[in-house]
Amino acid sequence: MKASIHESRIQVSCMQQDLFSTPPAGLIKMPMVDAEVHYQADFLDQDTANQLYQNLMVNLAWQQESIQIYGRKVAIPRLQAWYGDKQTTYRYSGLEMHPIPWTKELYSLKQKLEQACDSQFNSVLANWYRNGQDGMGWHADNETELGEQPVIASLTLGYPRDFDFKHRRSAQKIRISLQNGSLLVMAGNTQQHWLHSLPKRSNLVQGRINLTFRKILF
Ligand SMILES: O=C(O)CCC(=O)C(=O)O
Ligand SMILES: [Fe+2]
Repeated sequence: MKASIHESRIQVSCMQQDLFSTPPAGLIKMPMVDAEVHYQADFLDQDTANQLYQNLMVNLAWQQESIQIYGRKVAIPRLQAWYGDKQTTYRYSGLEMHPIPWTKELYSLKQKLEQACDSQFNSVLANWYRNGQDGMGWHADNETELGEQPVIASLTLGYPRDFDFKHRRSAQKIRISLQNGSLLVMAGNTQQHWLHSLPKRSNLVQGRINLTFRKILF
């Protein structure tokens, strides 16, 4: 009996602290096991989000990357651009992305998000899903250069899209419809226990831009 009380104490003291000791007003913690995910539908007002969407669509250096799948080069179904501090090279699926220096808009968003998330970011991956044919398959943002418990702040601009989580062990699924101007924050052990994806939507003609602010460790 004593031993088990002792054990549970140890467990509690080893449990990971939440990102926020007092969660900022507006951010709602999702009821997910083994994860720390917060969401705010109206982080940016609609006008600001619409203007940013138009601005970034025209002004970011969008590229369609290809990745190797079973030795074949396949174009990924979305456009991407990687911005950030000088040394923040990012590698995934055989791709190596070198950052473009911050634009004024992206830098001021980074500062706003650092304040909202009580975290530091040194880079942002921008994804442009031109329509429902574009999407992103199941993955976790668990590259070693992000560290064990990365804080990832993800902004949505443009037409809402479903965003799915799947628990690695139980296969439990959770869907969030990410709204124009919304903020999704993934922290703690989320990447260790859950995968996420942006499913394609066959008849959707509207576009969405997603900005995922990250901290690359060296
Ligand atoms: O578009 C999204 O919301 C997801 C993007 C994402 O998962 C990623 O860039 O790693
Ligand atoms: Fe991701």
